[in-house]
Amino acid sequence: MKSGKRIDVISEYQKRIAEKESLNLVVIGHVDAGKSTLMGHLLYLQGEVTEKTIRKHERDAQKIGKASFAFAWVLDETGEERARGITMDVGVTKFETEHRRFTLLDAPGHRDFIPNMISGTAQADVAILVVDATTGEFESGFDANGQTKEHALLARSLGVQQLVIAVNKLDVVNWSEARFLEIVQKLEQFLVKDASFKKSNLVFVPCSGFTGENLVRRSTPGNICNGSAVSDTSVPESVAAVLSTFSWYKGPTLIESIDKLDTPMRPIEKPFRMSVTDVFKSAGGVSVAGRLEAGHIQVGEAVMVMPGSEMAVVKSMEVNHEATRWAAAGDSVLLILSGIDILKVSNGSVLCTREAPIPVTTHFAAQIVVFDVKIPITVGFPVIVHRQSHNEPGVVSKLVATIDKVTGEIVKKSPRHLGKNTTAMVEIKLSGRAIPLEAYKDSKELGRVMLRKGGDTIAAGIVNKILSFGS
Ligand SMILES: Nc1nc2c(ncn2[C@@H]2O[C@H](COP(=O)(O)OP(=O)(O)OP(=O)(O)O)[C@@H](O)[C@H]2O)c(=O)[nH]1
Repeated sequence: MKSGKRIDVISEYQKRIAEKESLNLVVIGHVDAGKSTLMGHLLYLQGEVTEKTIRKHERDAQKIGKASFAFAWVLDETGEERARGITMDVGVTKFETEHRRFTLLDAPGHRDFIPNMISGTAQADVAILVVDATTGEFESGFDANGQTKEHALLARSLGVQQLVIAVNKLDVVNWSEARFLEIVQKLEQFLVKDASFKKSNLVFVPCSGFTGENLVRRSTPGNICNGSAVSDTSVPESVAAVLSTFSWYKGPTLIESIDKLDTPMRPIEKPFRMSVTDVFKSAGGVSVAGRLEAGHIQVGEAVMVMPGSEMAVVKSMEVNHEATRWAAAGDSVLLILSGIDILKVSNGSVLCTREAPIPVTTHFAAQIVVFDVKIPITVGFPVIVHRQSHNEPGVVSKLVATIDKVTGEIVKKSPRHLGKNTTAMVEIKLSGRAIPLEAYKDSKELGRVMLRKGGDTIAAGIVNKILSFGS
C-alpha cells in the first residue's frame, strides 16, 4: 500500500494537545464496590450512552432478576459478565470532559481476575478508586483479603500517581458526613504511608453511582439526581432527604475532579515502543491492539515485533475507534499490519523499529518493594513475573541487598530472606520465554515488573539492569 505524504507527527501532536489533552483512566476497587454502575451512569449523564440503551439494559436486566445492574451493563458487555454480575475483562470506552479526553478502562474487582486488572492498569495514567461506603463493606474491601489495598498498591506500582477516590453508595448510609470522613481518614493514611501516593495527588469525592448524585452535579431544589433512568424501587433515600442530608458537601463533583487531573509527560521523542495487549485476524491483515508507550508511528512505516525480530508494515490504524494516519505516546491504538504471520505477534510482544530495538531478556536486576507476604522471599522463590499485560514464570535468583526505602542506602548485603515491607535489590530469572524489557531509566513504562505467587501480588519493582540479551 502507498504510504502517502509523511506527516510531521510531533507538530500534529502539539496541535492535538493544545486542543484537549488525552488521559487513560482506569477504574479500580474491590468486587461489587460499584465500579461499572458508577461509570455506566457517568457515561449516560455525559451523553455517551442514550436513554434508549439504558431502558433496554434495564428491561433485559430485570428479566434475569438483576435490575440494579442496568448501568453496569454499559460496560459489562459479555453474557457471562451480565449473568454473574461481575466484570471479568477490561472494557474500553471513551468520553470527554470540558478540558480532557478520556479513554476509560473498567477493570475487574474480583481477585480471580487480577491479571486482567494489571493489564488494564498498566495502560492507565490516572485512576478512580471506587470504595463502597456501606457499613461493613468498606471494611471488608479494606482488610487483608480485600482488593481495595491491593488495587491501590498495584496502581501505584504500575506508575499511576493521581487517584480520585469515589466514596460510593453514600445513599445507603444516609449521606453521612461522619462516615465519609471516617473512610477518608483511613484510606488517606494507607495511600500516603503505605502506597506512597502524594497527599496532594489524592481527591476524595462522596457520591452514589446508583442515584447519580455528585457524579456530574449535586442535587439542588431545581435539579435533582434520583437515578431517573432506573425504575428499581430500591433507591433508598428520598430526594428531599438527599437535599437536606448531603448539604454538608461543598467540594467538586466526580467529573469536575477528573477534569482537573494532570497529563503526564509523554515520551514522544523517544524510540517507538508499542506494547501489545490483543491480536486478531481482520480482513485487512493482522490487527494488533495496545498502548503506544513511547515515540510515534504513522501509516506506511515498518515495525519490528519483539521477541522474534519479525518485520511488518503499518497498513492502517485507529485511535479510540477512529481511523487516523498517526499515533503518539500515550495513545491506545489498533494497528492493521501487513507482511506478517499472525503467529509471530502475541499479547506481550512489543513493537519497535529495527534501528532502535527493545532488549529481550530472561535475566535482569530489579529493585523491589515486598508487599504483605505470608512466606519470606528466599533465593529460588518461584514467582510469576508480570510486565504490563504479559506474564511469565520465573524465580528470584539472587538477593543482592536490602535497602533503606527513604535514603536508598544499603542496609544489608546478601540477606537470607526478604520479609514484608522490605525494599531490596534482587536478580530475577525467567524459566520460560524471554520478554521485551527495558531499564526503568530508559522507559518508565516498560521498566516495571510485578511479582505474583499463588494468586497474590507479593512485590512490585523497577528494572535496574538487563543481565542477558536475546532476540
Ligand atoms: N445503593 C447503591 N447500590 C449501588 C451503587 N453502586 C452500585 N450499586 C449496586 O452494587 C452492585 C454491584 O455493582 P457493580 O457496578 O456491578 O460493581 P463492580 O464494582 O463493577 O463489580 P465488579 O466489576 O464485579 O468488581 C449492583 O447491585 C449495583 O446496583 C450505589 O451507589 N448505591
